[in-house]
Amino acid sequence: MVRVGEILYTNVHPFFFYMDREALSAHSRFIPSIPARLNDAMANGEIDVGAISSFAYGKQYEDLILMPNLAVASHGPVGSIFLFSRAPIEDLDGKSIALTHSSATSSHLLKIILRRFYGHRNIDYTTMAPVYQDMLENHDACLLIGDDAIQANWREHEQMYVYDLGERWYHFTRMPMTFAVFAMRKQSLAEEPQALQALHDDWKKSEERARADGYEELAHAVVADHGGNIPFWQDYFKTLQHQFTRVEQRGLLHFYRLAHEEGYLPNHVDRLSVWDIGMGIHSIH
Ligand SMILES: C=C(O[C@@H]1C=C(C(=O)O)C=C[C@H]1O)C(=O)O
Repeated sequence: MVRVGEILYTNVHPFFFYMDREALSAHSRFIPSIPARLNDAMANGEIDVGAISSFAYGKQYEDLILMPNLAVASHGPVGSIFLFSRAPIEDLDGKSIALTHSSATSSHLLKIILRRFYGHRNIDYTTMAPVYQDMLENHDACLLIGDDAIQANWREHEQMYVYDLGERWYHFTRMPMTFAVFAMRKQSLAEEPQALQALHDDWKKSEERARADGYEELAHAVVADHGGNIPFWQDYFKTLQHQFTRVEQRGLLHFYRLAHEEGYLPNHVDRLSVWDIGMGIHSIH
């Protein structure tokens, strides 16, 4: 039985929407949660495969293999990772920021952006539950991701400065940012290659079908659960990149370089180990 981590956010829906869960249930059990919890579950060996924060792969890259061509990335604005701030971003040095406890990638991305690109060295960070009002009660700004960020952006941000971290990253690096990767444990790949291939193929097929449909059917389903309107969700999915090609990989390796230089990752992750299905493992530098 393969234990599969399923991120609870809409941003991964294209992979899951058309999956044949009944056929997959013969060998797979789905475990839905927020990214930070799935990152821990992967590190502790409680899941075998699934989408995790790209930062979590960087922490554990020696034990993990990446699934080919699956990711949650953006080339510019991502639409669901926002810093909501009372002050302009240029003025945040010496201030305090509340970070959602759901994230690993975006929280470090924010720190990197503020240190490297704005030169802010004195920010006080607190990690807490993603509740907008609570986060801003005692802090000058807050970082939300996923559906929490989308909902807060709809509801709350009057009088606030709102920054999209995908956009800020692109502005300074001209590179895409990869927020989530699909990773599996080396040991699970050795034990269950066929089940993992079936999962990979279903994720890829689902994503391709959703994209070919212009995300219309998927957007209908999301409106029913989350509100908003159909064009909003279609645009959201079209803005996100769900492929993991050379250009996303280079952007991710650059993120790992900066994360190491700033002391957030103990090792310099200078390669990605990607499964070349049927062929072995490919090292990408
Ligand atoms: C695009 C997003 O990416 C998510 C951000 C993550 C993180 O910050 O650790 C993890 C998984 C991704 O699904 C989002 O949350 O909106």
